[in-house]
Amino acid sequence: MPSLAGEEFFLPSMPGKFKDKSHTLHRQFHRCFASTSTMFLWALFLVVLTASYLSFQSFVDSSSKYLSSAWGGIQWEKQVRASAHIHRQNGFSVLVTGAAGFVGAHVSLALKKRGDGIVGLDNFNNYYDPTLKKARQSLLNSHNIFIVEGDVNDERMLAKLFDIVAFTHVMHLAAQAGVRYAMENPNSYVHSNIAGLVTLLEACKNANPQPAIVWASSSSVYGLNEKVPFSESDRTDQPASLYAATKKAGEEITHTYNHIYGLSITGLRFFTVYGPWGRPDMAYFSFTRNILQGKPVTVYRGKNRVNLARDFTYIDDIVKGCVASLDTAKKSTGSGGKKRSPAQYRIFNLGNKSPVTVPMMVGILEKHLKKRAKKSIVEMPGNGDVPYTHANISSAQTELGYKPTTDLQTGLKKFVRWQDLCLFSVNSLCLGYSLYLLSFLYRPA
Ligand SMILES: O=C(O)[C@H]1O[C@H](OP(=O)(O)OP(=O)(O)OC[C@H]2O[C@@H](n3ccc(=O)[nH]c3=O)[C@H](O)[C@@H]2O)[C@H](O)[C@@H](O)[C@H]1O
Repeated sequence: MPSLAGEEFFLPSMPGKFKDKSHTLHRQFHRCFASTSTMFLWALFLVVLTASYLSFQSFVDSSSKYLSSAWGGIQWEKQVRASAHIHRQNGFSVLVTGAAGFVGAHVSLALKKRGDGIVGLDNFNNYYDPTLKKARQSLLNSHNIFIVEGDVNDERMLAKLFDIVAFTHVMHLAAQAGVRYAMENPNSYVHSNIAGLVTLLEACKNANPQPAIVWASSSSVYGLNEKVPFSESDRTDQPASLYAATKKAGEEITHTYNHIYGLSITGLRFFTVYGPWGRPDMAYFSFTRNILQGKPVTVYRGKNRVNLARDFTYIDDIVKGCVASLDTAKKSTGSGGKKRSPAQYRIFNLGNKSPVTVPMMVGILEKHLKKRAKKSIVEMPGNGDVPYTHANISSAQTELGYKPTTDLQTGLKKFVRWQDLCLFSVNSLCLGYSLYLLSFLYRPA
């Protein structure tokens, strides 16, 4: 029996056919190195081998750097293209900035569902817990929407995106939100709402074709106005917060780009938008959390003990207004940095036409949560708040067919139901995983 390890195992069964070449090879090797010219050839071969190895290494290094950056690379471009793919006749390809944000996520889904191509953009900053933004991202991913991780101030990245996709529209929702936080971090408002806006407009102006732009302004531009309801033609020159001032500046800046470069612009003044997947920094959201945890809620009150009021607007109504704005937006008229003819410039209030006081909002939450709130009523601090907001929406009604249908009772009920699902999964699982799970369980209609 031949041993497996033994040399004989490898010998052919028919002697004579197999020639043991080891001696011959040995001889050839010696003969080869014995000649100087072949030695020179071997040396040359080794030098070439080493050089190719080194250049291959540097290629691998540089391409892995390229691939591991937040944007760029073949795979990234593929994802962008696939996400921008249009699935309906005469559909749009829309760049949605702030796509992992509250309004951005909802608008992206609505557009994708009807067959438009969407590319999201978000910097996932930590103004509030980015876990919620990541959960919204999972929700969008499950609908084949890719969110580019990047900042609107990154002009190279924006140029690259416009290079890859001929966007027909830009839905610009990325912003530093929050009225009171502006006193803590004023520069973040300048960074996102002014510098970021200009960088984005530059990219849109340079793009060929130029996209039509719809962007989020704010009800806060009405500032300390006393005339109600607020109409688009009312004065907007007395902002009460830096947030409001940067949104007002945005309206002036977009007007300039419309005037000089022919960009088609629609600015939407949102009125205190709320609903499922909302922003945890907003009062209705933080009050819900506090009521459930038995903690007090601080209710601000205006001068002469007057209750503050807001024209709370439900997210689904806002989404309809955004989509209608895209649908009615005319094309930009510029190219190569020059305007060919005047372009469309519009501003609309997107509100609910029916302000509700903050104590009434707390009352509705108490009813839906089946729990009393511990209210601490304090004078409104001078931190940028305005006493009330109330939208005149006749322009949006006429030109966009905008018609809000959800009152605060109904809207907060839907929010509380979503919050219940959140809490249920958070209590049973870890926060990140449960929000991720929630993105599959709770999908907006
Ligand atoms: O329409 C907008 O343009 C803005 O809407 C939203 O701002 P606001 O209307 O101020 O919403 P929000 O903070 O929920 O306070 C609601 C009410 O609760 C009162 N409020 C607030 C906090 C608190 O602790 N106590 C309190 O009484 C408070 O005084 C107010 O009366 C967006 O956040 C903002 O990004 C912007 O989009």
